[in-house]
Amino acid sequence: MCGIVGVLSKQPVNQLIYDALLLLQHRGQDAAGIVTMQGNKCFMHKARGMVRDVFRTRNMRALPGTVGLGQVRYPTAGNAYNEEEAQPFYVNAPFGLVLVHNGNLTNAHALKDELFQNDRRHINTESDTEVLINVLAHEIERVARDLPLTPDSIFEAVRAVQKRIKGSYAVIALIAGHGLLAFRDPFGIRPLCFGQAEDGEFMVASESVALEGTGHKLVRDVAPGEALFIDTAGRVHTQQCNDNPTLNPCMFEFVYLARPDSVMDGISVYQARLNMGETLAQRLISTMPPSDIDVVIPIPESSRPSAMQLAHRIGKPYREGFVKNRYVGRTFIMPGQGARKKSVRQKLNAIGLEFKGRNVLLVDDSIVRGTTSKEIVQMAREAGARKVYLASAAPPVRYPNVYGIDMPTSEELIAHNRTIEEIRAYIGADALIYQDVDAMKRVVAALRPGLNGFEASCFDGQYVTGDVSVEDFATIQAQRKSQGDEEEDSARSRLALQSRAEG
Ligand SMILES: O=P(O)(O)OC[C@H]1O[C@H](OP(=O)(O)OP(=O)(O)O)[C@H](O)[C@@H]1O
Ligand SMILES: NC(=O)CC[C@H](N)C(=O)O
Ligand SMILES: [Mg+2]
Repeated sequence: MCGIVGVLSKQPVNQLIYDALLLLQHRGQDAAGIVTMQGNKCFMHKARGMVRDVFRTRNMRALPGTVGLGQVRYPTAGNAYNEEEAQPFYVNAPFGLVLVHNGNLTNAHALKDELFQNDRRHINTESDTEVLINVLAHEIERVARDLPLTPDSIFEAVRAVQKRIKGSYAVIALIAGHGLLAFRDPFGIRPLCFGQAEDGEFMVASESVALEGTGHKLVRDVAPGEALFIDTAGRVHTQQCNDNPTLNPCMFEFVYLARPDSVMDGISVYQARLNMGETLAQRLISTMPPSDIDVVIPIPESSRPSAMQLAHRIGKPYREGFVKNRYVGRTFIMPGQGARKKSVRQKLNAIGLEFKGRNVLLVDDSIVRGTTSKEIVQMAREAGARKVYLASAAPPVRYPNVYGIDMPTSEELIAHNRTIEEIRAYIGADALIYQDVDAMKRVVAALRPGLNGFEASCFDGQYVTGDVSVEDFATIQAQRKSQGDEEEDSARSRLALQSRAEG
């Protein structure tokens, strides 16, 4: 998951895109970038780091224009430390294209060869987004050769792109001199919505919170397989570019990735989390007597709504036992296991009096690598808890994800090839209760009649696109593993420098 935004306005858009990126920061912490267009000229600034660090006043001043794009990156291909892979990406032909992408192409490696052999295009990074922009450029070139570029020809190009690329993608692009293009994969795995301000200013973004927080009213989600083109005069053109679109949004967005105040595909993320808490409570009641629990404590941040609802349902007090350092980012999306581990203790601190002599039920939204749970259970014990129980609002994460969440290998997942009892022992909890997969799907689907299902592969091992071959898995895993090792090395040397500076 990354956060993407695109704006077409009559006013300068640099500050607006910056503000929207701040609202999407939770979706990517490793790099940020903005591109604006004035006339046919592009202005771009992108670098590693969080939005606040990447854009200084001088960078903002150098982004003129009334149309633009932005992205915050959480890499799922390539490397967090490679600045060239930060987005947006730019190609100069045809017309001049810039593009931002949330998602992951499962056939990027094959396309890279195909682009070189057949389309005579060179890809210079390990980023699947660079592949994507080149496929789009090639298809626009093909449909518009010797002809003026019309909305219909753009949609024809998107149709062709959708036939070539596999995996998940929410995309926003600018075509110099023509307008803003957005499209979403035919399964609607990654989110994308759009809205307008009162003066007609148009915004497309990953989450509705980016629209609301910048004074735009959500119009609707981009439908799976649909493309949207807003020309420079502000006229909106839309077309379905896929023959078999179905809506299967990523379940992990509702579990963890998205902000709770967003509404995605008609589902309130907050309500989804409350519902997960409700069904987790039912599961808990059937597993252990709630009378053994003195207090329910969330593991901040994302588990709060589920923990609150669970506590309400079992009739136990809900207390804040951990304080979160708001200046440490989300640990799960940090590159490198060393950095993630160190950050849990930097990020969360226990309040002793909520734990002393009590049987506590800690609730997290999910347990992925087990980094957080293992540390937190130990911290609860150190704070004097008598018994430490742990409940996860999501089911065990047992399978790799290839659609935009960076967990490409099963080995890194704590629940892979382990029984619940083995996981409990590893984490060191006195009891461990997991959400049930079907119950979770049922209570979230209940919020959106007509939904085809969810992309929930990390929980159920079913890959909705149905076309990820054994070779694709192997290639993605090998590539991520080698990049992961590089990231681990860089993270380790950063930590070493940091400790040397501290001590
Ligand atoms: O089992 P793990 O590999 O540790 O991953 C799961 C944890 O990571 C996430 O928290 P994170 O700190 O990223 O963000 P949050 O503040 O939104 O909860 C998630 O909410 C879990 O707490
Ligand atoms: N998480 C994402 O959406 C990542 C986008 C793209 N695959 C990248 O690595 O930059
Ligand atoms: Mg968390």
